[in-house]
Amino acid sequence: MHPGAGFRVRNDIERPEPEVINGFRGFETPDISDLLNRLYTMSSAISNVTDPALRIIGPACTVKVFPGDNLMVHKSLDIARPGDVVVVDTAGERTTAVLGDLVSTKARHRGIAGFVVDGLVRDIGAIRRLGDFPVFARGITPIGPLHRGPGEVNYPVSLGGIVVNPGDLIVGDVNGVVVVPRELAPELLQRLRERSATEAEYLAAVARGDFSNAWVDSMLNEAGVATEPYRDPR
Ligand SMILES: O=C([O-])CC(=O)C(=O)O
Ligand SMILES: [Mg+2]
Repeated sequence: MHPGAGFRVRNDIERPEPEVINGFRGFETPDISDLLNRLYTMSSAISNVTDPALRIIGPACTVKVFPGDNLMVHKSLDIARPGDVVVVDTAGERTTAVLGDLVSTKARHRGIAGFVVDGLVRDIGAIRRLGDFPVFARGITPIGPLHRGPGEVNYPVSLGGIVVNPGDLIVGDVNGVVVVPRELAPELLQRLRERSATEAEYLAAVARGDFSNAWVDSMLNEAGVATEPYRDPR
């Protein structure tokens, strides 16, 4: 076998600063997705298959596998640093699980934050019983992987329609998974913080019933639609 494309492993990657990563813990994926102008959000087919209450946040250790193989997923356990999210691109594999409870338990021992898999996983009961280890995937099957390669660790991959570069920040919650390009993370966090104060005021006003939809009429009127203003029917 000739090593090269399809058999490459990179150890050193750049990650966002720890305070930037921690800062994102205060925000949910819809807010992050909004500030990325709705781009950089993975397909909704990839969701939390463990406990939906478990969130996942961390820099991406990227893995590409040959469909149905997971040799490089096993290798990623030696490459990822504590706090990393291992993301696995299976090229749309729909038959074979690429990881299960063994890989998950080993990953948890190494301090890995969890997995995001564009593909299938298995042993889901045992992974759930770990209690605090989030796995996001397209689905579940009992069929297990081979362990031969080829595959790559820490080269660019694609999951759910989104390119993920090693060290990009992955944020997943009950709403889905967003990819924050590493170089945009500090500035995006600053804008999230700036917006959250005004957003909190607005949400509190809405909760009190203190809101108006007059802006909708303005839009409709601009489009030439005649509208009646809202009147409380009570
Ligand atoms: O052993 C594997 O490679 C896949 C698996 O079932 C596990 O991680 O438990
Ligand atoms: Mg297993």
